[in-house]
Amino acid sequence: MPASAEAAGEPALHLAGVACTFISKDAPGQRYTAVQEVDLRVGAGEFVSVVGPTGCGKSTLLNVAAGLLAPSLGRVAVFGEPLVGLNRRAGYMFQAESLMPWRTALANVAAGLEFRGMPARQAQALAQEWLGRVGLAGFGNRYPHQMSGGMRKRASLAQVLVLDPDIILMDEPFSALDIQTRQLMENEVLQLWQAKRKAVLFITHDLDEAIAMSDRVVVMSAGPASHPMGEFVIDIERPRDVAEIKMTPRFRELHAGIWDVMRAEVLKGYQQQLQKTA
Ligand SMILES: Nc1ncnc2c1ncn2[C@@H]1O[C@H](COP(=O)(O)OP(=O)(O)OP(=O)(O)O)[C@@H](O)[C@H]1O
Repeated sequence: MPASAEAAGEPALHLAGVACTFISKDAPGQRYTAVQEVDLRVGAGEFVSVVGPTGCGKSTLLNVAAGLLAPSLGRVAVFGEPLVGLNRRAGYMFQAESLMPWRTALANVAAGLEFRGMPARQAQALAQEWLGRVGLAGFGNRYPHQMSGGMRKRASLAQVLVLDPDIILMDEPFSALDIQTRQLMENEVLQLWQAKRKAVLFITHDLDEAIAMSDRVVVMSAGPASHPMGEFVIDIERPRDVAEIKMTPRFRELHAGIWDVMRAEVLKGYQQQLQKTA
């Protein structure tokens, strides 16, 4: 991080007055404003989750933060600098598989470093170190089809973290995993995050997951023109065990408070989905 941005206390990521309008998928020729008047900050070292009804624009916001989508209105700043093109300070982990099937786990993790010009031997040593950190030390020679879903997620995580991004963008990274594997992965992400304290913007459908992982949870309204309608500080101490903290009174209290704000929006979002499919 540039010392000046750090000194000035600039957020790692700041979406200011962002709106995204698309050509409607449902009514060709018409426009659909997915998000509007979104102001979202993620501080350096802060873990922020965005939750909201299906289709409210969570992935759209992540794409804007990644620089994959330019907003129709508003600004994006990264450590105080306007974002132009791809966000090179950020690493992304999406729902979909990101591993190249023709490369081994080690070669997949090393790929990003090699693309950046690191000599192969050095890249592989660093990749091996990261495979170890995500619990895949002995699996570097496996191809993606030879690994379980959980192992592939671990390799994807190593693929992102090996590049040492200042900002990590995650879009429902564990939604395809069974609940036990998911909890293991969530705890591992928290341990890795605790050690390095990067800024994280985490998108999830799952309110339990959002509360368990985050410093702050932002609730989006149902679309169109979705926007943040509530923001909750998660004042549960760290380190956390995601399974254990769900039993605590404070977790349940926070959950009840956030769900109170979310419930009506989730119902609206669900009704909209039903109308689309009718
Ligand atoms: N490129 C696009 N063209 C047209 N419409 C789009 C485009 N991208 C997103 N949308 C629309 O914008 C809205 C928000 O989509 P987005 O995927 O961001 O929502 P989401 O909250 O991530 O959804 P989910 O929770 O179901 O994953 C949806 O109605 C979607 O159909």
